[in-house]
Amino acid sequence: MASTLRSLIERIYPSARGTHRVVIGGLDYTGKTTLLYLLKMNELVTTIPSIGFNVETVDITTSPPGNKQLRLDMWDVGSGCGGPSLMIRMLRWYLPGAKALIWMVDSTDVRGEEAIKEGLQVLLSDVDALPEMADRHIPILILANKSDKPNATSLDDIRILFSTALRGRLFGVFSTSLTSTDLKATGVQAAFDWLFLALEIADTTRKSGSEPAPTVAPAVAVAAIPSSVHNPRDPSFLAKRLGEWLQRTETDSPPEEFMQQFNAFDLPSWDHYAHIRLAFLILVYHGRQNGKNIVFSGIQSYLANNATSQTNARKFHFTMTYFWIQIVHFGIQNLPPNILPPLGTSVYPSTDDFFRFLMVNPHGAIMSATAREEMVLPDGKPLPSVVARDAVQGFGEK
Ligand SMILES: Nc1nc2c(ncn2[C@@H]2O[C@H](COP(=O)(O)OP(=O)(O)OP(=O)(O)O)[C@@H](O)[C@H]2O)c(=O)[nH]1
Ligand SMILES: [Mg+2]
Repeated sequence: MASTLRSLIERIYPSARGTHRVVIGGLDYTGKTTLLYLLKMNELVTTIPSIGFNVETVDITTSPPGNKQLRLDMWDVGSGCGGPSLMIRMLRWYLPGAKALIWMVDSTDVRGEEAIKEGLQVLLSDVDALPEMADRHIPILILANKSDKPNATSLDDIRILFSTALRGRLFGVFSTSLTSTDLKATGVQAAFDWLFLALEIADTTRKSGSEPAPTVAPAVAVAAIPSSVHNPRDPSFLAKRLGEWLQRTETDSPPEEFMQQFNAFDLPSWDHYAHIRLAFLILVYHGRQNGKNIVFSGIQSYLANNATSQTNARKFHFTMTYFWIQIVHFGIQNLPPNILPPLGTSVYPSTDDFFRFLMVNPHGAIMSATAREEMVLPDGKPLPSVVARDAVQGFGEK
């Protein structure tokens, strides 16, 4: 039944080339139709509860300097006041074939969201299983709407509400207030800047990838610790790791040689330490904007050409690589000025100070509560939040 309806919908409303089909779901009265017509007509329309669906093609321009055009076929799915289970059933018809899901939340009334989370999870794993989704997740943009209201739940609490259910998925949570036609002021612009990036990432991301397996050099003591006692979130584990990395910087090859080994696909090891050092050297040497592209292409070449199976035939994982770049970039940004190497000056820096800073500054910027929150984003919160904060600004320069 669902698939017949779906193909009928697709026949009647085919998406034009270059247009992404996006579904807007969410509980009743959350602002789905208001959002659709704000984007379509740049007006705040008076709505009535939607029965069935509204569909419009909307053009959105991303923020400068990117100014990219995004054309979306947006499906506002109404459940006719039918409640959470009907909304999930409706989405089952519309979501397959969609490039993204926008989930609207009424920030002043999040009780219903608890009830729907499980249904959403099941729905999304069904969507994941579709052949056209074989190697990617659908991006999910959560809009914490009506943030203008005094009793609105905080954005962080809404993020926490969804983070477990959507763990491992490409999702972003943004606060919106559809009370003016200025998209920037409503928060809609930032959210769609993220969506643009997420659609790009979804095109290149593989579901099955994971971070590179540590192939730790024998001299490193961590290899002797049984894996069952590793808890990467445990501060003592992290401190121990950093200590070992710092020791390695003392005996490791100078940066130029390290980079030559990388370019010859023959590093002494291919582990977390090597990744951090690599990202650090490249981001400092080339600056972040060019550096990130060089890290991407360099790692892909390394994986393709490393002859000693050091990489365990791992596939390139765009999102995870982006994550590493962001973490290292965050570390560089927080280096005290007296040890911050000159950026983008085509000089490879020493990594010692970077690791030493991570090591000896446990209560400073990188290990502060804020930083730690940022550092655990990929587990506790989804990666796109990290991407959005920093990368969206510059994506026009890609
Ligand atoms: N204060 C405030 N009101 C909003 C906001 N967004 C939407 N509304 C109002 O919320 C009400 C419901 O908005 P709709 O767009 O009809 O919501 P919907 O999700 O389409 O509702 P259904 O079609 O019934 O599922 C309307 O009165 C809107 O004017 C917002 O950000 N702030
Ligand atoms: Mg509606």
